[in-house]
Amino acid sequence: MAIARAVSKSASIAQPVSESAGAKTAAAKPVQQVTAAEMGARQREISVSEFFTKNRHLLGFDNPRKALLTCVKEAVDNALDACEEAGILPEVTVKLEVVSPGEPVAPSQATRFRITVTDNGPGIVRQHIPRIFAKLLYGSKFHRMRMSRGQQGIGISAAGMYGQLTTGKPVKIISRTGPKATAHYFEVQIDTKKNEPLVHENKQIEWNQPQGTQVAIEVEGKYQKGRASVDEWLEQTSIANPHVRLIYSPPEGEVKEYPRTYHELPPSPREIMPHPYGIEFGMLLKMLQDTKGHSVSSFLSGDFCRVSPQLADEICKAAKVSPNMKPRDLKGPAAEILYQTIQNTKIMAPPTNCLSPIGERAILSGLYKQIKGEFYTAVSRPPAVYRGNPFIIEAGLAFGHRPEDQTKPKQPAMPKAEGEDDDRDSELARVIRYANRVPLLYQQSACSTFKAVLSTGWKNYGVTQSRGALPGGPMVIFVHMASVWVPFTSESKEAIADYDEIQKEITLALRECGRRLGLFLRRRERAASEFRRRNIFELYIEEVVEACNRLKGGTLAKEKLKAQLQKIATSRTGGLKTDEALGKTGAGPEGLPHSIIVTADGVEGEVELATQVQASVAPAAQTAIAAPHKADPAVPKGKKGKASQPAVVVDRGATDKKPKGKPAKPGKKAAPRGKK
Ligand SMILES: Nc1ncnc2c1ncn2[C@@H]1O[C@H](COP(=O)(O)OP(=O)(O)OP(=O)(O)O)[C@@H](O)[C@H]1O
Repeated sequence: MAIARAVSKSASIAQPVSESAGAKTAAAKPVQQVTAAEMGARQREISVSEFFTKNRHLLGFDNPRKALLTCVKEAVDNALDACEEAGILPEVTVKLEVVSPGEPVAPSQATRFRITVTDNGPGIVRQHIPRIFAKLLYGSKFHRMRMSRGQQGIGISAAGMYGQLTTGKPVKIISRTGPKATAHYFEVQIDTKKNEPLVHENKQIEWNQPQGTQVAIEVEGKYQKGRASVDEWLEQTSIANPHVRLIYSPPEGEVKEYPRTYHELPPSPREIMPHPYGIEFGMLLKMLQDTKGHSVSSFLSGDFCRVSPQLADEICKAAKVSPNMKPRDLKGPAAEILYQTIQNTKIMAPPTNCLSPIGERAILSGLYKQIKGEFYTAVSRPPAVYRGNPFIIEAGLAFGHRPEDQTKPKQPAMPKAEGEDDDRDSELARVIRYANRVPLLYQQSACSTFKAVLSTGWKNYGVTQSRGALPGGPMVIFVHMASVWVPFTSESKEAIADYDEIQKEITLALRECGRRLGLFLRRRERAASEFRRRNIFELYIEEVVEACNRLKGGTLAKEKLKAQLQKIATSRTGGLKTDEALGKTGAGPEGLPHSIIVTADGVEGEVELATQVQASVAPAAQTAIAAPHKADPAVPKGKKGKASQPAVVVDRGATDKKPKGKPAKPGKKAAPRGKK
């Protein structure tokens, strides 16, 4: 009975559909039922390549302009990682060429490009080449805890897959592992159904490079300069990687060279074990199953960093677990108690040698070279941990306009990246974001760094800010996260996820930058008004001296009185502090040491830093930034007090020729930029 009712109900539902289709015979047919067995027969495995072919936007290939950048980025990141790991100072060439089978087309109109990236790295062992370039999720970095640009094992093969999808062309690779080894040439494509490589060509060739790797990918793309372009990405890469020599051959115009300005590799980050803090329970269970340790105690001390055998025994005792128990036998509630005990035990912070931060001094000089401003500062936070992963946050700030730029007409606006605000962009601060020295140019508003900038109360530091908006004014805010594992919001590695620990560290770094900016602005404002007052006094001193002289019948020591009155005027208008705040003494303002002051006569203060920056700006790369990657010799290790805070101040209009305070060393005075 119930079945009959159900059938008649389904028929009545089917009726209007078939009627609207105009097929009366179809109305009589029962709705086709699919059985579980039939549904079961349709189930099949989806290979990772098939998945990402359909979802290529997840890997950063959602539009042709961005796809071009993603391909360059993946190849350059790999080149830099490989060189650094092998202890070689990187020399990377990036070539972008228009591919047009018929008539030549202008780069701005072209839709197809060949990207060729060549490095002087260690090369790749022949057997691994097909899988590195034509198998998703194959790489050397995923399973280790060590800071590197790449981490997922998907980047370069995804770029190759995008090329294959849009142009049908294979990835072409040349690799040589040393001067005595032969160079190998490969052409590979992905069998997307199996996520396995298809080798079309594999031969030995003559190659004029003693060692290294060259990758060439043909892709559908769009070349446009400006924000979020390949050009901007390479420029920003050179800020954070001053040890790299980067040669860029764009599809039009001259070859650009971003010279190496620091001739030592950044300290090589060490591989470490995970830190026990923040590790998830499920992860602990998996580690207990996979460990090579024979006892719980040796598992704890061997598979985690900062857990000594003694501490491991203490944890076991507190969790009431036998230290000699086999790790695989530890399950259920006992494992849960062990987990809680670990989280409640005081364990030393993770070592920092697994990280290679850029450093305050390098950030400072990078900003100074790239951005023409008045005030620069940089902060490196001490290491912290999220989910067992150590990380360091660094922030920097460049504020204001150069005195010489204030009268110049405005430059035409740069082309905008997707989703970028057109109208208000020029009035608001600009945020430049990095993860493990790689510039992040997309998905700004999804990024933890950007959210932290928005939630910082910039008004407290004398900068305008509307509710929920970026601070106003000519300001560039720099944020870098260095970590053994950067938690990106997606596989395209464009934005950092919003972990509380990370947000907190970014906010603290930004607040310190803001505090210093506020100090600078307040002092400058006060000093400027005192200076105006002093000028008014000085205007009348001459008159007063003459009047007094007349009263005394011309017998007065005029010069003496004039000097005395000038002394009074100076002391009543802030004295030396006014001069310092306006950058007229040659020393940085108090509380903001390590300063650079640009006057009409040259650069004073942190002359050494400014001179290095100026010397490194090759004519062909005026806009490139490279900074000495060196620990600040003036910053004692671990001491981040007021005296060690690096800041650069550029005076708006100081013309003092004889600095009264700490003078710049003779012969070290550098001409201001743009005056050379
Ligand atoms: N130019 C190169 N020189 C030496 N090894 C390379 C080079 N390019 C790639 N590799 C090797 O190939 C592996 C896979 O690279 P791929 O870009 O796919 O992933 P990844 O860099 O490990 O991580 P991600 O997906 O985050 O970029 C790397 O881990 C590295 O070992």
